[in-house]
Amino acid sequence: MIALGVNIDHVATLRQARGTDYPSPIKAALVAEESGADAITLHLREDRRHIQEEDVIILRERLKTRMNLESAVTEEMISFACRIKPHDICLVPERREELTTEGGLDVIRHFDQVSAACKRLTEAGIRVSLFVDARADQIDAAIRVGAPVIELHTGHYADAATSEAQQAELETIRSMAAYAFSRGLQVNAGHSLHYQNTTPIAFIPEITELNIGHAIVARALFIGFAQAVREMKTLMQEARA
Ligand SMILES: CC(=O)[C@@H](O)[C@H](O)COP(=O)(O)O
Ligand SMILES: NCC(=O)COP(=O)(O)O
Repeated sequence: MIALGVNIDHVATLRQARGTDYPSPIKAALVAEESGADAITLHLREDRRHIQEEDVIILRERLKTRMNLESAVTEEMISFACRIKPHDICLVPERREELTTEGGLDVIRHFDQVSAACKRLTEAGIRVSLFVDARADQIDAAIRVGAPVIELHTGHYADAATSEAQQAELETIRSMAAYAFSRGLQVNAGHSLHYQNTTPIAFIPEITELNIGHAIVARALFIGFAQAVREMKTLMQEARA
């Protein structure tokens, strides 16, 4: 069984486009849970381009599965997370001008900052995941800072220019998932996964959970959110069958 974390960021993107109170990310999260989501992922960005603090506060009380809060490693976000106490937090890199996440967290370069954040969050009872590129040195650093979970960045795989390049990225993800799993980490994966590229990632036996959002929200425009979630969950389970 491989778990699906549904990222609801881009339901909030549509809401923020006009500053209305619809579509509701809260409603989307509850529908996703009813449709097979094992967790709800939401990224509280520093620029609040989509998810707002209020969304996190409300959902923390309403979710029946798990909240996986994504955030940058900043004092503001770590303090907020320690107050809200999501089940999981995934620490991600952020650049204000980025269109979306561009790569994994550089745990090596920001070792002391990430280590201190991991300690604070763990002491607050929150399970810490680090969003990293599929590289052994970053995985080793994640272990050294005490994170029990990593999320492998699948963006380079998803955005590969040729099928050969995509196959090479897939092999890297496969080998790094096995590397991390053999060293005691829970291995998740995500970013830019969709209905045509998820199966090979879901097939990797060491991967416990996929976090997928943009593609589900996009498909929901045509078939509804419940069906879009169900289809992705089914696709993932079939990959493991
Ligand atoms: C870390 C990651 O890949 C996503 O979970 C992240 O939320 C992407 O950022 P946007 O949702 O703002 O595109
Ligand atoms: N961490 C990846 C995630 O939560 C969803 O990313 P995407 O599917 O919106 O690209």
